[in-house]
Amino acid sequence: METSQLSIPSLLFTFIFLLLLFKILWNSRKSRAHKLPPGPWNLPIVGSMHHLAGELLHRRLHRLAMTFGPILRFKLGEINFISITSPELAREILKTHDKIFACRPPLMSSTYILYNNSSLVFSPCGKYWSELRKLCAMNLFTNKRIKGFGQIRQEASRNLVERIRAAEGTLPVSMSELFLEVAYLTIAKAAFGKDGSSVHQKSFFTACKEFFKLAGGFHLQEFFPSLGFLGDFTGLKARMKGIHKLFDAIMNEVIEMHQSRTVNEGDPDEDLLDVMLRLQREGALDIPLNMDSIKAVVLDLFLGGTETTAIIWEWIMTELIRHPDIMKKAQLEVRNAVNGKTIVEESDVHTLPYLNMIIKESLRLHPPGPFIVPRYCQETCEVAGYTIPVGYRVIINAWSIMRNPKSWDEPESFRPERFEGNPFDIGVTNFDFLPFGGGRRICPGISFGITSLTNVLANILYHFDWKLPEGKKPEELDSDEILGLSLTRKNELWLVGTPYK
Ligand code: HEM
Repeated sequence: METSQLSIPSLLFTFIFLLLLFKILWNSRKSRAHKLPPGPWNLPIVGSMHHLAGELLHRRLHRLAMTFGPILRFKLGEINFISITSPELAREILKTHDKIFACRPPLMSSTYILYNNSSLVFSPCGKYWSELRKLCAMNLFTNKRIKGFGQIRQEASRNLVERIRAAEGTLPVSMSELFLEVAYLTIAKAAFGKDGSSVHQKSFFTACKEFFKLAGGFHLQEFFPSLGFLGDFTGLKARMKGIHKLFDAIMNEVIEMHQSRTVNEGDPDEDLLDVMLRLQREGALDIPLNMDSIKAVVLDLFLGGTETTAIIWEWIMTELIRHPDIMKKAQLEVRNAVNGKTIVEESDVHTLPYLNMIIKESLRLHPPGPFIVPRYCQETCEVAGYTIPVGYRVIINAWSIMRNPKSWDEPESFRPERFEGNPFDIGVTNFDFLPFGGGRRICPGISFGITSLTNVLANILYHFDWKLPEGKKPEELDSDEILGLSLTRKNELWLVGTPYK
């Protein structure tokens, strides 16, 4: 009778518990030797999880910083984290010690979906990563190429305008859904070309959405890497491998299509996949660019450029609805620039300073990546008089930094005019304004993203007057957030667009 009470699962549980307890005691013995940053107290096994529950992580860490200061330490399961919430310390991490903190921590999604950490976003820094950065800077995101994608942006905007027009100025449309589709199609056409982007378009788009969900979700197994079997038990690993398989099969088809046609360097229909396949043939990089690397970089484009852009459009429209005077001013600027034409051309939207300020202010208040992308400490080092041991993950809370009252007047207000005179230039490393991160891992897609953002916004502001669905007042529009891979609106944004003129 007694032996039946000690079942195999309870023995296994006791064994795991003791194993983790031993590891915790061992690690805490070691950590006493360093002056570690302050932080909330930890429970065995779960670490600081109880301090972080009940509020979105960027907000909770922002508040904890008021107690512990701008550098604080916390623990989730087996993983140690450092949170940074001041521009001065962001400079230390992203500039002074840039090399030490330029690595990304290994994540399950990156291992199982992104070709065993072969993507640019998640590859550890080193020769492989720096060659991929070169590939971006010199081949994929040159000014000439981004300008060359003007046709794709125009088509995407035109399509969007038609979809909104179809609602005849009366029916509400889900801007959240439309924006995600536009962002996806822009990347798909730039990456795969017109024909390639239509191969299994729906499945690829669905897989991307599933990927955003999986990569951004809070998965307990990520915090207990020594218990790798958890991923098998919960089915998470299988889901990730399933998406990888789907992506891989579709990309194989698209690659085959590309290999069976001849496109020369500089041809107007040369897409980003063509460029990479050409560089592979020419052996132009200092690393062998194998097919897995190419596919992983293609996924980088979707991962880095789809959800981020769509979210910012959503937040911009949210803020403009809540601030009708700012909306009017932006529409006046666009309508003057377009000057009665039936379509908005890229050349019309180059100089829209007020719209540019609106984009910056929205990126400040609603950065799609509130923590930029986590970094990994490669070598024990000193920051602000504290030791950051090797292996700690560093998250820079850009959301909190861009609300720092020392840098920003009335930080919670939406005031595009604060950017008048351009004191915070996008892309220039400025540690008060970090929507695109900083240092050597700063976002390589800034120009691509900003040109898409501007084109679509100019079009929808030009062609429509905007309001909330019947009976809802601007001040009733919520700004509730949800934190996944990016910081999105919790509720879909439904708007009514009445055609202008
Ligand atoms: C509004 C749009 C965008 C925002 C707010 C944004 C933001 C960011 C941030 C915060 C990072 C992390 C930087 C760091 O660790 O310091 C990043 C990295 C990256 N972004 Fe973007 N991004 C945007 C658009 C794009 C686009 C359009 C692409 C490509 C088509 C792209 C591709 C990437 C890639 C490949 C990385 C990884 C760079 C590396 O690890 O070396 N992003 N982005």
